[in-house]
Amino acid sequence: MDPTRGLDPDEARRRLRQTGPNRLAEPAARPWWRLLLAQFANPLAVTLGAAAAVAGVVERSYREAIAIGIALALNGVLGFLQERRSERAVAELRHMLSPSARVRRGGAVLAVPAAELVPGDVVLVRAGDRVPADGRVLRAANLEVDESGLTGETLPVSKSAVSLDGEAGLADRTSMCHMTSTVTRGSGELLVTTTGTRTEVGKVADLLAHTSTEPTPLQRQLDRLGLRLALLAGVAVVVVAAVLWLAGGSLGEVITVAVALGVAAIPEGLPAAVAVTLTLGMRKMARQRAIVKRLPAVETLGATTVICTDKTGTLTVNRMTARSVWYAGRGRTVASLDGGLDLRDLLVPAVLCGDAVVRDGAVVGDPIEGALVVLAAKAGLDVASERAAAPRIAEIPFDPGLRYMATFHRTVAGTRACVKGAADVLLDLATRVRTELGDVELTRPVRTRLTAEIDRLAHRGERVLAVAIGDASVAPELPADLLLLGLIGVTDPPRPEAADAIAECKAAGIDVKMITGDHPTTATAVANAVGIDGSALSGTDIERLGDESLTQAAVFARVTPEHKIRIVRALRRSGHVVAMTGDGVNDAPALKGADIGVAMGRTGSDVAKEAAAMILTDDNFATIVTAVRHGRTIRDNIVKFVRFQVSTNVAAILAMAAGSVLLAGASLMTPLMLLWVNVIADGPPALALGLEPARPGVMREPPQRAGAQILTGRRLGWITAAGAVMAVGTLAAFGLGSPRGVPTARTLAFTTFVLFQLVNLLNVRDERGSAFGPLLVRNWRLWAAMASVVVLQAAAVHLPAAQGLFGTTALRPVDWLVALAIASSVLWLEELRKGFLRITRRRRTRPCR
Ligand SMILES: Nc1ncnc2c1ncn2[C@@H]1O[C@H](COP(=O)(O)OP(=O)(O)OP(=O)(O)O)[C@@H](O)[C@H]1O
Repeated sequence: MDPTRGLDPDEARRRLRQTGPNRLAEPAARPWWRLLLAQFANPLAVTLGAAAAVAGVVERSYREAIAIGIALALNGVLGFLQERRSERAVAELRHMLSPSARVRRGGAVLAVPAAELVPGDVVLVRAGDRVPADGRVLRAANLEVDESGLTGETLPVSKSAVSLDGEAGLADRTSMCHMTSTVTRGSGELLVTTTGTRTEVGKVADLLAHTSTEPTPLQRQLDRLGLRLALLAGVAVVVVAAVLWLAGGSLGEVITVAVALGVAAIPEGLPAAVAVTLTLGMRKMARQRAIVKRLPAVETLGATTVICTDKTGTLTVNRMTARSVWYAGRGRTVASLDGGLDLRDLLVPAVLCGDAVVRDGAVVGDPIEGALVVLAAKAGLDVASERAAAPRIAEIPFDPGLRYMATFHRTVAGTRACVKGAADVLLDLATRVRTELGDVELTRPVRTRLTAEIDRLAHRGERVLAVAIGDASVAPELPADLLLLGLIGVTDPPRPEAADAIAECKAAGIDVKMITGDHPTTATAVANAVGIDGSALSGTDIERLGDESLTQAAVFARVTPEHKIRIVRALRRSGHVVAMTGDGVNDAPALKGADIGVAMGRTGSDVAKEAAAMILTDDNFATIVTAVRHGRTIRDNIVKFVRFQVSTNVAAILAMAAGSVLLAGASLMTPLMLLWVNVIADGPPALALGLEPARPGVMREPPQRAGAQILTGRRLGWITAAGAVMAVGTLAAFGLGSPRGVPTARTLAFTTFVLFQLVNLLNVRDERGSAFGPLLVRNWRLWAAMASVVVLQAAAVHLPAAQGLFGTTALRPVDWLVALAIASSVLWLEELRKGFLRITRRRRTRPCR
């Protein structure tokens, strides 16, 4: 095989069939039947099973036993379907995260999924890449690799194409690169030797087979809450059972009522509903181009108080265009170029020092270099033939730490170095400059003049590059005598959506800080253009200033990865929840140090993507804001169904406990009615609540504290109050129906309770705003869930078969109206409370004169 052409695509396909995909062993997916069985291994299912057994064996009430069995099965199947949905969502995410590799096949460089690599492929790697398979180094330019995961060696190891004789230990194989190590510097080409489970890491068993399934802080909170409610329910169960027993109920009766009450009073569906809401939320975010890698990050996102963002490509479109040129003492705009070749001496070195090409009108390669190639073509240069005429023999690749790059070319006169980079950096490195008077020493006055010129362009938001040349005696070493040829100002317009997204953050109480490697003046101009106020601190300021000044500044320029870590630490120490973006090889520590590390999906390195908690597939700042909105909405929705479920649970406990005392042992509702309330009447609406759209005010409120309690004392108070109203109403309905006998009274109480739940659903959608706000008509799922519950309830009341089962009797239309009227009380009372809250709030926030 010719390494400059790589494998033939057909041959690669044939080998792939032979060797199998280049993947490490994944944890085997659970078969569906085990997932289904798992639904029945929980306290609810066991209790229901016990209840069915008691009903069937002790009571000999087979119909009841079958009905409980059906409830049990329904609950299990619903859980199974939900969990399958979230498993699929997670699998979909994993698929989106699967890495790709650049490989030479049939003479062209292609990006293919890393899983499709085969032995014999030629893979191109560069700084920031993860090595996709084991391979022998064919070519290396300053190639250094971090193999710590494999060998424990923490320092990067230099790699070269020289092969060692004999068998070397893993750590000494300097001509081999291994799967999962990362390239920390330089670039190179590898000839793949082994793939998948046959690689060195593949042999170290399932090193990577872990995906975190740790419960999120919210889930832990809800677990604790569930435990407390269960204790409360336990007490209620004991009270009700004791009263029934004393009133002469049979053992079987007492047990079934106790079990049904236990089921109705414990919010056992809550943790599952939270998990489903979080994973489905994750999928929705992924579809909107924000891939969240870990579940807890969804919650943290909602609590974000400051977003630190890159500039290039995130706030700007990353489409660079050369706008101004300063050459031989003369500044001009690109628009005024006349096509003459008087810029040839500046532009030839500028394009020699770069690899971007223009193909079919589009730039392939680095956008800055693309801008230079386009400019050169506009000025009449034939870039390809210029590059062919001066072959490159060595290079110093661009490094954000150096802020320049250099290439070395063989010419008739010897070795010529072409350098391009940040203007202020090259101004420091250069010794001479080309002016209208020819090439002169860079004396102090000349420097001042150039600095003023750089500033003038930077003020307009242009990124100022300088081009320099020199004669190199040793390549690749920067010559001591560098001649600065001229300056080129490049613009990169802000993304059209950036300003709106920043305004949204401001309204939501989230600070936005811009952190860039660019020049302070350029950074300030671009920041101000998108609505981030203030002027830039530079890298040296960051080193000098204390935490307080750092947390207050909004724009940081000439920042190194170390500065990013410093900024993240200062912000976190002052109590902020920090989202930080990054794309480079050295950004990983800052990304890990932030609460939410955000990596760029398009331009980001594998290393950054691995360290991040979230990946933006469109590299767009606005997507971070969308993700924050989702994070807040998800938390909001979780609060909604916690309020919904817990008020139902409290109502059930209060109504049944009070009922058993008031009715001297007669039960307010039959066990099956309670099961119905719990399994049928509140399952679908609770799920629909989890999928509610964002509340209109959700981005106009300050961020929630991370880890803030969902059930604060005040909220619990209102939930209990709503529960009490529901309990009293249900008892009243029973009282109204009782002259017509116990079955009618029970049916009326049962129906009222179910309607109470539906009405309360409207209450919990907005904690402060009226239920009749703009949200009312949104979320058809909720209305569909409510409608289906009403239809099912009518069936439970009116169908003869159901009547036999539940002990219901047919209600008159007016009974339904009475039930609805009673049930609506919880809505009017909540509306009153919210109205009152709004008035006092407005009074409190009215400005004093
Ligand atoms: N390909 C390149 N060749 C030479 N110099 C470059 C190149 N790309 C960028 N520079 C210079 O290096 C400086 C820093 O670039 P760098 O890529 O680190 O900034 P950046 O990270 O793109 O900015 P941001 O942090 O906003 O994304 C730029 O201001 C520019 O002057």
